[in-house]
Amino acid sequence: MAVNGKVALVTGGAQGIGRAVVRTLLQNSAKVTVVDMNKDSGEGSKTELDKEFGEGNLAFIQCDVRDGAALRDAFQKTVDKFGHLDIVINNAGINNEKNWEKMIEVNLTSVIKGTYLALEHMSKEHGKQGGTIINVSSMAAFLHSPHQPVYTATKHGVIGFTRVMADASIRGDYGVRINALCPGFVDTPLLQSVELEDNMGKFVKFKDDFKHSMNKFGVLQPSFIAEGMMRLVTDSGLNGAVMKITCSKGIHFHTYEPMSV
Ligand SMILES: NC(=O)C1=CN([C@@H]2O[C@H](COP(=O)(O)OP(=O)(O)OC[C@H]3O[C@@H](n4cnc5c(N)ncnc54)[C@H](O)[C@@H]3O)[C@@H](O)[C@H]2O)C=CC1
Ligand SMILES: CCCCCC(=O)/C=C/[C@H]1C=CC(=O)[C@@H]1CCCCCCC(=O)O
Repeated sequence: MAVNGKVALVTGGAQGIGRAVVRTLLQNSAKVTVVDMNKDSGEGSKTELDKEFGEGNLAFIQCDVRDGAALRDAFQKTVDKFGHLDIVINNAGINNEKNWEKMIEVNLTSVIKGTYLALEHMSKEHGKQGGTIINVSSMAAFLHSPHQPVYTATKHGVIGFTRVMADASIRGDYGVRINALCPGFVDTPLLQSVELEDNMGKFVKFKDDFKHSMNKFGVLQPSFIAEGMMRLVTDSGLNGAVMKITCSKGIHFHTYEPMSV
């Protein structure tokens, strides 16, 4: 898929990995809606990016992705403003082992909601033109740590859901490619949360283990993750792929044993 002229919606796009991929999409002449609960970051980011890429290419909609009606409205507003929808990146996520019910709602339930809303606006089963969806998981789904039980569960869930939906898209001829992206440690505010009791609860006592892992595995930059995202957007041969991005191996893919029939 060529990106120029396409319309993208990115959840959690006001900072961190999401902001990096929003910038890369704009660099490639896409129109973008940023859906984020943080009004200050979202408006600040829009001001900066409008200066760099011109007005009219970026919309910011303040929305908590856990609010299904508000998320549905954000999708509709995007189509109303830009005419159609081609790319959806379900990126919003948190690290909160203390309020783990909230974390499941953001990291998994909202990814499911965002995927289903994306299909409503892109799938040929709804008479639309097709498109691509990227759901953000994590290397925590492969190299888990004892301090993130529910974060790890949500990220495993994203992979499982994404791979099944990719198969459903083929069987149902949706015309939509659906892939998962699993970064290792990335230098964003979320990564700082591993040192906070408010986020880690009783697991905060293991925070030195995290620092050891970061030193051992390295910390990536959001711009490199955006590079991986763009490959998932543009490579029309990728559906049901699980992209992994690490310091040691760069951008690569997880391979699964073929299912025995
Ligand atoms: N930073 C890292 O080391 C890694 C991050 N990831 C994943 O990448 C994704 C992005 O994470 P980062 O950019 O690091 O985080 P971040 O904290 O820098 O940015 C997350 C963005 O999502 C927004 N957000 C959070 N909850 C929301 C909600 N309920 N509704 C709407 N917006 C919401 C925040 O306001 C923020 O702008 C997450 O899914 C995270 O789990 C995966 C692997 C590693
Ligand atoms: C929310 C705080 C952490 C979020 C970032 C994340 O998802 C981290 C995952 C790591 C947790 C424990 C780990 O060891 C996970 C993998 C870290 C990268 C693994 C790279 C392996 C390699 O380079 O081969």
